[in-house]
Amino acid sequence: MITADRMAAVDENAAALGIPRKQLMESSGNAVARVVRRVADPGAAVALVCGRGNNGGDAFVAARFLDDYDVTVHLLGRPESIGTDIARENWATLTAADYDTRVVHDSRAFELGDPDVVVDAMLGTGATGALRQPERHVAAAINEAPATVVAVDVPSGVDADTGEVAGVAVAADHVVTFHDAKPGLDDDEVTVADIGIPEAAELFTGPGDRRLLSRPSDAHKGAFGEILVVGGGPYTGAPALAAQAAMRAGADLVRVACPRAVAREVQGFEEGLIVRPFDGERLTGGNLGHVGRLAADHDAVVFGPGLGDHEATLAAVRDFLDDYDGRAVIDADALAVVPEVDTEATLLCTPHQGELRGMGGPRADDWRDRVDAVADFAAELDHTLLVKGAYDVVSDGDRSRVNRTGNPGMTVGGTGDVLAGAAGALLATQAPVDAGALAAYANGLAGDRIVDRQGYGLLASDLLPELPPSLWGGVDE
Ligand SMILES: NC(=O)C1=CN([C@@H]2O[C@H](COP(=O)(O)OP(=O)(O)OC[C@H]3O[C@@H](n4cnc5c(N)ncnc54)[C@H](O)[C@@H]3O)[C@@H](O)[C@H]2O)[C@H](O)CC1
Ligand SMILES: [K+]
Repeated sequence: MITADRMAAVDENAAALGIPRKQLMESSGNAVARVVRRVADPGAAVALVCGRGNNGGDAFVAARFLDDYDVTVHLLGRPESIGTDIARENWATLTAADYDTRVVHDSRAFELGDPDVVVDAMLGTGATGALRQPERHVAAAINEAPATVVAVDVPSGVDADTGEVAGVAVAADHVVTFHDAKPGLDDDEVTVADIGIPEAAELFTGPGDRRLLSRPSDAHKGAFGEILVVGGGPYTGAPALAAQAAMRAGADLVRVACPRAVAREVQGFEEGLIVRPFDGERLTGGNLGHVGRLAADHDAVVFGPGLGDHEATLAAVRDFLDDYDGRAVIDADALAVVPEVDTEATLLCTPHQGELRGMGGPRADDWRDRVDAVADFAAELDHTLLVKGAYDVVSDGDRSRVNRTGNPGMTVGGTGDVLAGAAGALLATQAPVDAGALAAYANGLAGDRIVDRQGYGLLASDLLPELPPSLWGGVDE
């Protein structure tokens, strides 16, 4: 089952893999024609009722695969109002090749005739809300006709994200849906057609995944999360990098909790950082109360960058997780305590493969085996894992993603802190798997853009200004 939003992301990822949408439309139209062949013999009268989006475009294609049928193509609206290039091109082919095309300017002038089969290609996954005119009137006419109705992708009037019907919907005898089942469809009537989208378009992160991040225009301050980075002690650069990365990944506000002794140094990395120091040289049971109170006021916490592995620090992390029930990214030395705690918190753990084994996790050399092994271990921990490597594997035990952006130049120190900070910001608004996958994608893409431009020798801090374009656009790939 796939929602309309996720389908759009997969579609964009497929395009990035070199499969343009027009090619998918050709496969979709072919699949529609195959279902028509199943329900009626050659020579039967087939009315293709087409909207102005790509759903209509699929039926324009189908017409070319039904030359031995008596085909009529109805376009609801003027040809100039066809909304996409690929649908417009396929319409132009029909008129150039002299198919029986009819342009419906006015719903009252719509005449369905007496077809044996009606193909409902008015609206698909791009529809929002109740059917408007002329689609509403035409849907009623289709429902009254004594024809076999084949719906393309979803019956027009059914919301492809929720499966709900607001008002009128086409009552279909068969639905030919593409790539995967859509919400709200009755299994008995559905043919899921393989339109040649490779599994990679779903499994691997790609530019389509960034669709999750669209910022609503009425966003108010706070809608994208306040993030607390807990780190520093032996190391000061790590929490500063993580905090800056969280800011670059769109967090509204980022605060750093670190030992007072290093607060000035952490602050020195970036004027915009808000530092909330605690007493002592490192995180311990003694200053944990301060951190716990701060954490409760934030949407997500990033735990680990530069904390060190002092016994008292790890004990404090353990105590923190015992009480915490919010969202947290766990990185670096703090990872070791995760398997030992029984916490209500929602954790996104970001180990590299050595740290994963330190957590008692699996070893798998081949990335395909690793996907299964990481999924099993995530299910066992009941947390989400982002296992870093040439192929990053992200899994919550149920959903798994693999990220391939990034390059050997990124083995330099600090890139993991940037990743953890970005993941923390995204964790405030996204499901943990999506936060991990998007952070890995953007962090790696940022590194790829730098290396493309200037070659190796990148610093982790170089990644920071590249995070926004990697997450929100301006990406030339
Ligand atoms: N990989 C894929 O998903 C592929 C899908 N294909 C087909 O494309 C459609 C989705 O196409 P899209 O252009 O995005 O949207 P629609 O055709 O569904 O409709 C857009 C069109 O409709 C207008 N509109 C929106 N809501 C309403 C409404 N309530 N009443 C009336 N009109 C409405 C809107 O203004 C737009 O103009 C998918 O379902 C598949 O069939 C590709 O062919 C191949 C790959
Ligand atoms: K449809």
